[in-house]
Amino acid sequence: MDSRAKGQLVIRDLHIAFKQNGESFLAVEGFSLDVRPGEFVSIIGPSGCGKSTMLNAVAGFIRPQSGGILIDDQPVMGPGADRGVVFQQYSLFPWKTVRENVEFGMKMKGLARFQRERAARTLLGLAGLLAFENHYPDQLSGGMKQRVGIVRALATGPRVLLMDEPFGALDAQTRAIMQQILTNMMQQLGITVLFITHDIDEAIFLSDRVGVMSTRPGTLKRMLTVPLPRPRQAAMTTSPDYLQLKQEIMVLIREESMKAMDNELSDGDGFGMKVGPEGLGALLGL
Ligand SMILES: Nc1ncnc2c1ncn2[C@@H]1O[C@H](COP(=O)(O)OP(=O)(O)OP(=O)(O)O)[C@@H](O)[C@H]1O
Repeated sequence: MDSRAKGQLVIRDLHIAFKQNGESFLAVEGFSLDVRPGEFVSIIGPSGCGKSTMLNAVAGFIRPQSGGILIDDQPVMGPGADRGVVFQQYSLFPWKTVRENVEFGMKMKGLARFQRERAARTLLGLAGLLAFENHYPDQLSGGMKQRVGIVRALATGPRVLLMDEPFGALDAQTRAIMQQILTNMMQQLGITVLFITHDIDEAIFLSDRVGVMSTRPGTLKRMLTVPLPRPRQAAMTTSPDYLQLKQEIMVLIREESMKAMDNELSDGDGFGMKVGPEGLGALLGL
């Protein structure tokens, strides 16, 4: 890899519009963010505020109407190997083993077999999956599949890892384990991460900074620094600093969610309906 390639991500004044029912509407408006090389930044915000849209633009899947995205000063013009992407749904090849899945991208890049094998086994080891290298995806739990997905995204050597609710489909215990594994991995690899989540605890536990988005059209409302040392440990989640930050983020998201709800209420025409004094039974003719 280019030794100057550090993984600095700059997003400048992003505007993204979609067409719905023939009309154009803004999903993201004036979103700007600077992520330092090796930094872990989470973005959190009310449902539908444009988090995935913003991430998809950074991934190069969506072209913004205006604004710029730069990775190490190079403008993003489409998808590229400088960014790895992990979504909520696993996208593994079911007919390939775990190691073959991880090696796939490296093979495409023309890496020699011994290099592929060494890199894949090291990364699988970091993710606690080495014992499963010859298993097929359908022999793995959801958490393991997602770990393979993360390792596969890392295996091509991206400068920035983009993660959109990667643990959203997992149960709470598995999720906590995944967070611990991810934070340990990222501490060793020092890669830049932009992480989308709905979960405030997850955002704080993993991140150096947490960005809270406004309601749609989404922009960055506040950026908060996480005052916790690394390596992160579960015991930190009861510290006063942690709880204060959690409270602050909760208030910000609540404010924005209420605004989103107000917008929905004023758009809709059914919310003023009244049920008669006889209640549900009478309404249903029972
Ligand atoms: N391809 C598309 N075409 C039209 N509208 C879209 C498209 N993708 C997203 N939208 C709309 O843009 C807005 C932002 O969607 P987005 O998925 O980015 O929000 P989000 O913050 O990630 O939501 P959630 O937290 O619920 O996942 C929503 O109103 C959504 O319906």
